[in-house]
Amino acid sequence: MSATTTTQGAPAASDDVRHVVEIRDLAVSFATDAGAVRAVDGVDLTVRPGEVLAVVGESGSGKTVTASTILGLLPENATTRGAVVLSNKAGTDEHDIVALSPKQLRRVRGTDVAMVFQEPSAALNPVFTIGWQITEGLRAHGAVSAKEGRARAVEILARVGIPDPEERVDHYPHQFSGGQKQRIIIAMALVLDPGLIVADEPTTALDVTVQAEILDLLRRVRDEFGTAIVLITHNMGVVADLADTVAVMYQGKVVEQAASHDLFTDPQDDYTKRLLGSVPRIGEARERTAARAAARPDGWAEAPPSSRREGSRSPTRAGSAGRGSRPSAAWT
Ligand SMILES: Nc1ncnc2c1ncn2[C@@H]1O[C@H](COP(=O)(O)OP(=O)(O)OP(=O)(O)O)[C@@H](O)[C@H]1O
Repeated sequence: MSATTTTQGAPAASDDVRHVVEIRDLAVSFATDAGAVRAVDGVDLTVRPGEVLAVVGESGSGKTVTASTILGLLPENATTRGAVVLSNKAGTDEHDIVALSPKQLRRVRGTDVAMVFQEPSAALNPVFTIGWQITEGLRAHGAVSAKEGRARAVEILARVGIPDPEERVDHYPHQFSGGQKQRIIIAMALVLDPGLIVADEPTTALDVTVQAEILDLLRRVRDEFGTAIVLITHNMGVVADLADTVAVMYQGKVVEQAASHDLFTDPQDDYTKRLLGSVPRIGEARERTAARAAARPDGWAEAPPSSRREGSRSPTRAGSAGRGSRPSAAWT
């Protein structure tokens, strides 16, 4: 596997470009009973203000561990090397997360960087109103009166698309749908106006239609709040939809970081090519089926594997073939 490839158009690490986060030669290993597990191995990554960086790669490649490092959320059995330099939104202050004490980390979390988790129900406390939970960050980071906190919670709920926020602010998590809960989690992340949000598979637990709404909301967060987003995902459709740049991880390393368009049209690294090659495309499925049908005298083609039922041998008519297969990550 080659070293990190930075395709033309991708942000290159340089002193004259401001970054909300700059990860330099990050290595993370875990002490386990079976020995040391090297999860991240010499990662360099940069995110500019207002940029959406998608981190992709197979399971276990180190995406979540890298993201957790940005928030200083690694467990006690972790050993870290390298630097994770996080700037505040104004660009007037920066910290190396790896070198901060737990107390300093608590101060940076929320104000400079916040997290959106995969499972919104697990991230909300069922016994507190959502207004209370949204203003928790405000209370932890400075003196705001109850009245100011409530007003801020109502405002932020309206901005993330919760209807009747004046009334809903006093409701409990179980009174909201899954998609609304994820909006509330995003409101919690935004309440202190951080420069960076780390979102780990933020739409995976949601219905497909709701996923699209949450992606729209994240796009608005970037555009209206100017917040940069590190988005961890397995879904290349989400990447194509939202990401400005993409980092591809493989066995604890970033093998390629490129502008999203460049990565899809001209991937440089072999693993990236294999990853993109595994994504089904509607057009390609139709072309393959049509080619198979053309090769047969009776004009029938076998259904593509994704639409073939276990044990079914019935052929699919050329032209309608592929309609039954719904590639979840069709990005063309
Ligand atoms: N607390 C831990 N102790 C030991 N090993 C760990 C710990 N956390 C993560 N790992 C290991 O680190 C490696 C990277 O894990 P990580 O969760 O970052 O992968 P990932 O790319 O996010 O995978 P997925 O897409 O499945 O979430 C894996 O081998 C994992 O088993």
